[in-house]
Amino acid sequence: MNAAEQVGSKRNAGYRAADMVEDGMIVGLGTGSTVFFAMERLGERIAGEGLSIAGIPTSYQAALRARQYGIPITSLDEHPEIDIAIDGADQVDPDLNLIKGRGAALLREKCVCDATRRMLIVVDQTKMVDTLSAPVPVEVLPFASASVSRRLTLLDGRPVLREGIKKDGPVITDNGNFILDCDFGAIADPRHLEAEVASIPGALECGLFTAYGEKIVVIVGEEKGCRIVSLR
Ligand SMILES: O=C[C@H](O)[C@H](O)[C@H](O)COP(=O)(O)O
Repeated sequence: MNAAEQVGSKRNAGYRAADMVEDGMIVGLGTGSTVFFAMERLGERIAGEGLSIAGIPTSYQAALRARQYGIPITSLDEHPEIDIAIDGADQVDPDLNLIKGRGAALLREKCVCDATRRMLIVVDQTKMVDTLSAPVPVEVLPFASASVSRRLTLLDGRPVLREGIKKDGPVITDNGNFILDCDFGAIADPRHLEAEVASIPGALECGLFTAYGEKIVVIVGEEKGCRIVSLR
């Protein structure tokens, strides 16, 4: 798939997800290039049809984009239960386990994923894999980055501190933390690995999402249209 085809696929996925949003819904707004197309379409629907929704952004980036598209913003404080969320992913396996966090928004994204009744994951076909194997982003308390790194190594991971672009030194997340990108190779048991990482003090969250398959609907954008994947 060339770059233009990939953009077209992402747009198809994002637009389909936005068209599944209904009037009056509280909508979790994920982070990343694919969700942007969903937000663009939501903006069109708000302006064109008078769609009435409120979004909960998972990052500064999502909040800025929501403002750009005229999507009213609310918060998880006001709506601890969310109707629907739209988010991207870096990899999706056949059990709908995910790796997320290329944009370093995984901590808030997992909070929103946990709080939502229905989770729409928008991807292009390159993200669909048989076995998760991308490096797993782990958001870490800066105080504990060396000790978390050591513990990840004991789990046979190879953690690398994520460096900023147009900034010297590490990426600082929207929550003021660091990201360790941890390569575990092919992940045989993602649920077990997620639990192992979660048990490390100072590892605040990791980009493995393995507990939400039942509420996830994956919208796989293709050059012409979309394919829907769910466990139900
Ligand atoms: O932190 C970032 C998110 O998990 C993204 O949703 C994920 O990395 C996919 O991003 P994109 O749609 O740009 O590939």
